[in-house]
Amino acid sequence: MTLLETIEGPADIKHLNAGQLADLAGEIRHFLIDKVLRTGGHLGPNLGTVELTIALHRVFDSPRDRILWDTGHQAYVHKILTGRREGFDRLRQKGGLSGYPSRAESEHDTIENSHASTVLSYADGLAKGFRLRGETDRAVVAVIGDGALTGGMAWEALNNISGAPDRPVVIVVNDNGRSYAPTTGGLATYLAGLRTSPDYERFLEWSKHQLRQTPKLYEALHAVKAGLKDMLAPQGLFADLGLKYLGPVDGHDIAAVEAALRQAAGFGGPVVVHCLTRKGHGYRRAEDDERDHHHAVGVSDPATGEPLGSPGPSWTSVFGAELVEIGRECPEVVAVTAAMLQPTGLAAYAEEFPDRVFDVGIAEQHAVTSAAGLAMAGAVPVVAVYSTFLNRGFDQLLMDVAMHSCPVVFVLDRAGVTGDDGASHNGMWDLPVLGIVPGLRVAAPRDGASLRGALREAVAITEGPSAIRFPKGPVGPDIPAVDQHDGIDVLHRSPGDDVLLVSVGAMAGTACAAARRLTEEGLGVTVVDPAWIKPVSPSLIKLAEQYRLVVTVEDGLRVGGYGSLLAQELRDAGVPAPVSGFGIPQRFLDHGKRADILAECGLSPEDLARSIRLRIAADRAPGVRRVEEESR
Ligand SMILES: Cc1ncc(C[n+]2csc(CCOP(=O)(O)OP(=O)(O)O)c2C)c(N)n1
Ligand SMILES: CC(=O)[C@@H](O)[C@H](O)COP(=O)(O)O
Ligand SMILES: [Mg+2]
Repeated sequence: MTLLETIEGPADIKHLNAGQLADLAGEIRHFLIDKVLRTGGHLGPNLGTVELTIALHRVFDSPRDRILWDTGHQAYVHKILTGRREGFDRLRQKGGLSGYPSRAESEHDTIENSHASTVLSYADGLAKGFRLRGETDRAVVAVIGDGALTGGMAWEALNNISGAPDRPVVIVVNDNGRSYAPTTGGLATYLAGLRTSPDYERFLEWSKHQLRQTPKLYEALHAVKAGLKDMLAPQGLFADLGLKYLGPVDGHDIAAVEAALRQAAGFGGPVVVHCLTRKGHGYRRAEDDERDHHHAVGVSDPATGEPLGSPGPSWTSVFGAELVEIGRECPEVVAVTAAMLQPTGLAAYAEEFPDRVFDVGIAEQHAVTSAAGLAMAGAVPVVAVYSTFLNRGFDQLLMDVAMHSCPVVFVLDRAGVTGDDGASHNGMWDLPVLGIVPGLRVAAPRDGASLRGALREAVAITEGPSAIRFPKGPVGPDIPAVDQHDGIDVLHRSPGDDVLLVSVGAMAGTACAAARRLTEEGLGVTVVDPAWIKPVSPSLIKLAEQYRLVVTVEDGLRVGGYGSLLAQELRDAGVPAPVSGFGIPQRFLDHGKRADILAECGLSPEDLARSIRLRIAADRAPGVRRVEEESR
């Protein structure tokens, strides 16, 4: 039996000696590489938190003490040490272990939201709550990455935490110098300065080497070192805020991290423990991966680490390639990313136009409003962001971009169900959110060709903002129109006026498959793809007059989605046809594969056809009068 197999909870590691801890760290690292390569997941970030997490669970008493993880993608070791080792064979799979903390899984977990930069706010709130309950012996420990620390929320929280010098919060900065790519901005430079002060670095090495034999003395001098650091590597930023600063500490040295955490735990006020870690540490392929140190890997060969199966061009790659072509033709086009240059497809653009790409850090609010500023200066900004993360910049979209009619183009990748990363990563909120923004035009391309076309149209819009949304994964083959009706692509047509099926974006394949089923049953179905779904085209409204039932299908929230928008427009235009909207139900969706989740939401071709069939039958049943018919 391996040492790891004896660990069922944090209590099992508190008595281990230094040699056993080193063995345990090695076994965990081997376990992560083997398991995560098979399932896919955040291998690099978790290889970077092995020793840090062991130290955290030796110093603090979870779950009474709360250990909180920002974003949560780096909490696999936390899960392993809190009794969930067995679940890793089904990591991020339906019914299996979530890739993020999950309260349903464990009392040791708190934050399930995978949106970055929230942890310090949770910590501030928990510390206040424990204080109010008189539970001042409960530690609140927040682990935040250097990337997440570039998010505005983190500084809102730091302002509050530092405003209460007698309310303890242990802030562990997990500093590996990267988000996906190297962290950007002045803060990153500042942290790098703390990391790389040559005098301090030499002293750190000397003190660690000389004093390791006498840990007690090491711990004592560790405190002295903090003073020495002010001289050698002043870390005024945190200290000036009233935050005690401990570090930088080698985040892969369990004893060093423990010493710093114990000192922090006894401080009695807010304290920063600055840990230096390496993303991908201990796995050569990840260490050598300059792109993102295996931030997130797909299913790979555990023996070689090679990704298995390349599903062909992705929506992201089609966008990225077309933007480069546009950039060559239009020098005004610039791109903005919130620390996700590669994942949003902007790497090629940055390669060719380094001065026309801005990585603002994990700061979507700033990304949006700075894009408004760029537009006001005559640029054509393309803000590339995952759909779910645009939630962060809604007020900026509404008030800074749309209200000023700035021609900003929002390219929303991962729109609709994404699946693997759980409830907070699905891009299912954008259509209801975008639907209420005055003057914002929205496109939902059905394939690569229409994505390229929509992007070209969007960058040419001068009177206001636009958004283009598409899902995660392979783009698949183009879906040709079989006809055009007044500028609207017709994708399927069978004789009769039973159903006008309006397909949104990538649901075109599903809509056509459902239409073929219904046609075989003798129903007259026409499938159309409006491409630009907002504002609703007058041609579509006129076309709807010819049908008994209008159906919409979208990979987005049903409530407030495109179906609601079209129904409203048809009512306003006096079109009597009832509208049946099919989309994602209003609930937080558990993790799983995109196709499976869409099917669970009733959005498979079979289920869509069945639902439409039932609706038609209900409308035709004798004695069943539709409200709309009475009003005819
Ligand atoms: C609001 C928000 N924007 C973007 C992301 C995508 N994202 C996930 S992890 C990550 C990088 C996080 O960097 P850091 O906090 O340093 O953690 P590390 O991966 O280095 O451990 C990003 C940008 C996110 N989760 N939340
Ligand atoms: C936590 C994190 O990194 C997320 O942004 C997520 O992993 C993105 O995953 P995909 O890029 O595979 O959609
Ligand atoms: Mg980082």
